[in-house]
Amino acid sequence: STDSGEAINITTTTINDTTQAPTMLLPDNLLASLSPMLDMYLPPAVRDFLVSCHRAITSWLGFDPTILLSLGPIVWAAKRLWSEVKMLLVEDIICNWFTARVEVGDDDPIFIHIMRWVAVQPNSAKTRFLQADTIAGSADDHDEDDEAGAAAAAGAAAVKTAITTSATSVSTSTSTTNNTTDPSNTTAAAAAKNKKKQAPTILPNGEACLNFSTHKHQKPPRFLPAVNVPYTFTFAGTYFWLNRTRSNIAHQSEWRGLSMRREENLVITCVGFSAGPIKHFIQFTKEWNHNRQAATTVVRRPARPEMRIYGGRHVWTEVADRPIRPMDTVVLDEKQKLMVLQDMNEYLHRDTAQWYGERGIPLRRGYLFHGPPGTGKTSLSFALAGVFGLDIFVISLLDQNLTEDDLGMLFTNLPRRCVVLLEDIDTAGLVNRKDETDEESSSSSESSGSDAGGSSDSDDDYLMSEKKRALEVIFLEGKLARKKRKGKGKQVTAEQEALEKEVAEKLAALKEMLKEGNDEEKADETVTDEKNTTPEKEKQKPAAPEGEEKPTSSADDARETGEKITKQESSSTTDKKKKPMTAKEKKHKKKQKRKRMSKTFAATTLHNLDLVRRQYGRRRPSPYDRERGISLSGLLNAIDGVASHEGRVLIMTTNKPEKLDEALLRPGRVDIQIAFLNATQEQVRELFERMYEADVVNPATVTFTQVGNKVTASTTSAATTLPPVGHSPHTGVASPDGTGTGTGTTAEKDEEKQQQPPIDPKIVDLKLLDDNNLRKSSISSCSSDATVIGEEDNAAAPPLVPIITAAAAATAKDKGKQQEPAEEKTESPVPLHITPLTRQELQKIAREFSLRIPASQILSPAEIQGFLLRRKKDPRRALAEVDKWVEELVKAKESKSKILDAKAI
Ligand SMILES: Nc1ncnc2c1ncn2[C@@H]1O[C@H](COP(=O)(O)OP(=O)(O)OP(=O)(O)O)[C@@H](O)[C@H]1O
Repeated sequence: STDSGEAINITTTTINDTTQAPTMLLPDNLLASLSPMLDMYLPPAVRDFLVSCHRAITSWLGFDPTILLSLGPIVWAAKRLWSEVKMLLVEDIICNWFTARVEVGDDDPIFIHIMRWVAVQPNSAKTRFLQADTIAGSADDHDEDDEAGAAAAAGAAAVKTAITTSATSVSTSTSTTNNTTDPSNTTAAAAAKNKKKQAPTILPNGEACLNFSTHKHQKPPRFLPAVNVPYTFTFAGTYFWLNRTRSNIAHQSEWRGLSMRREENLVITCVGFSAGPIKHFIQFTKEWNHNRQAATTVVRRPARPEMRIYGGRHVWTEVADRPIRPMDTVVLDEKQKLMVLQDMNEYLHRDTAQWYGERGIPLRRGYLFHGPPGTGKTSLSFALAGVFGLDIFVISLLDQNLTEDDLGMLFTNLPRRCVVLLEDIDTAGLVNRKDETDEESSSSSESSGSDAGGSSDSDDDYLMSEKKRALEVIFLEGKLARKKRKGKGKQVTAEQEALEKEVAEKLAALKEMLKEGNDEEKADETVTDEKNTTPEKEKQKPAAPEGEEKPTSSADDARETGEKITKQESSSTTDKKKKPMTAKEKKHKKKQKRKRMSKTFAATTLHNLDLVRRQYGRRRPSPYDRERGISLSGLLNAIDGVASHEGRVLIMTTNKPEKLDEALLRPGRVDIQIAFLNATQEQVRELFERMYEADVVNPATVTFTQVGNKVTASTTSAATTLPPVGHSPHTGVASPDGTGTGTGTTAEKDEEKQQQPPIDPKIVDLKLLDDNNLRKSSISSCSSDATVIGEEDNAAAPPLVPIITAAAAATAKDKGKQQEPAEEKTESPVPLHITPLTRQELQKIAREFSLRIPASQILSPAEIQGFLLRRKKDPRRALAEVDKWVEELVKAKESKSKILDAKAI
């Protein structure tokens, strides 16, 4: 207390010392109030020092600085006032009166379009508040692959020099790159360690395996505007604000109850009285996105069940963005292809909708593609979507999660024009619900004691019918309880009464059904008891004469019923065993079996209905409990019901057309049927040519340059100067000389000639190598710019066919006559390993290959494609190995085996 008294005195002194300043009153109070604290926590020396500092500052400033602390609340209040005024002025008056705004929900593609566009804007990088987003890549993302490929190639280049020979073993070699950075640098050390990890695996032919382990790290994320932070940008001279907002929306669904969904919105604002600039911007982003995706077909599938409940755009989800499949890559009868193309073109025409409308015909078109697996049904569907630039919506009726309600919802949420691909329409368990109900009722009537035998004797169905009835009762009870709760205090409505009556009736019926089952069971038991006692009586009868066949146990019955057969029983069944069972006996036996199975359930249900209620009544039966699977009527309703979408192209595919219901095939549902068959020899030839046509080079444009001990083969993008292979009206006709001039004009031909490189003395003109030589020669790569390294380097490459040499070819040029290449190998120091494929040769090989495929059309195009893909760089090898493969495949098919000899694959 003494200390505090001192403090007060000191403070008073201070005030006295500064009596000139009128503002001293405030500090007086302040310091006076602080002084007990100062006394408590600070030693007197420090306190004195602080007080003298305060005095000095006050006299220097001319006012006490602690006054500012008192000003704080005033400033805060002023700021609040200003923010209110600003909100009123800026947001309510200026924003509402002088700006235009457009909102976009995240369920709209525009949302994605805008986000994608914003992400690539240079000023996005400068913005301080952003959201980082990892970009999901697709297999068709070529630039990514190129990067990875380049990285691997670089790695390969590094290791290639380190490869000694080991032609047969696959070895993993560590990169020889020296790490020259300071080893103490941990980042560099980690990088070095990584490099070690990424060392590519080298194949016997010297090729390095690609390695994508660091791929995802190389790809930078994209940066999007952060949530609730305004993002500004200028577009076409207009200043825009973009505000991204997020909220949680509650959703009540019939079977899932209350759920929350996160929803995002974009609010685009610009200054002005019109939303025109925003509309223009949105249109621009839409086109911008379209241009990026111009060469792709967007594939959509039904969204996850938990998303589908939100309806609208949430029922479909984009699953892929595939490069367009060119129509001429689908090998099919040209007439059929043309027919579908023309029909679809006419259907999708703008005037067609009006034409249909005027006649009151629903605008729908359906196609059925049927045929064995792997014959091109899906491929043609995708190609058609590509030709017409439509998105493709794929539904597989095998999807276990798909209900009829979902199917209806999917069909009503389609865009105006699209292709809907309904796959496997035969295998989707198209159960006719009516039949199912009939079966059920017959089964239940049978179970309730009637003698009328049902067509279905499935024990599961029998149990299900009881379970279903119990569930139905529980469901109705719940409904009734809810109704009562709602109408509490009010009069009982007629609806409630009816419901009550229905519940009582259904419950009684169920109880009756289960009771009857139990009674019958008991009756059966009594009969069995009687039977059991019969032998006792029989015992008293005189024994059977000797020599008569002794009764044996009825093993069959015992096995089937699972019951213990007593000795007595066995003797009573001796006669039964001798003569076959009558139909009535069989039926009785089945009934007994069913009753045994239902016994547990019946007992539980009858005596512990409350237990069942608790077990099944916790949630209402979901549509999945009741409506799993698609019935025929459900499918028909979806594809052409009243609410079904008009304008779509429906393509249905099946492997078993004979299983389809006639109702599904009637015109209006299926307008054109296309049969897909296994590959004919002509189709095989076409498939072969398509597979390798990109590797074809024009001999006139291939040059081989020798630098020291190294020969380089290069072309001037010959593949592009040649017309595509094929004889269809779409693909043009290749000229017989293989130079592709068949479809070109004279001017084009002249231009082509001019593009040919000048002849170098060391250049080998491949025109001089005749077809026979080319066929015999080796081909390890047909790339447009391949490097041929010395013999040593290529020792690892499998020598498939004899090698020709550049020197031999050059000699041939000089002499103007054909050479036998195989013998020339020893004469030349520079082997030529790459022999490009000419169109002429490709056509010859393709023809030869197709003739080796059985004409009986037992192989599908997918099988042929699979075989060729495994030899995609080597058409000559494909030809050499085809016989063995066909032999194995035919053998496997005949024996219905699915396993092929590994060597033949
Ligand atoms: N007629 C064909 N023309 C070109 N390629 C084909 C043809 N048939 C099959 N293919 C090739 O075989 C593969 C499988 O073809 P696709 O999926 O179109 O067959 P599908 O008839 O739809 O088979 P599934 O009935 O099993 O669905 C594809 O990679 C495709 O390129």
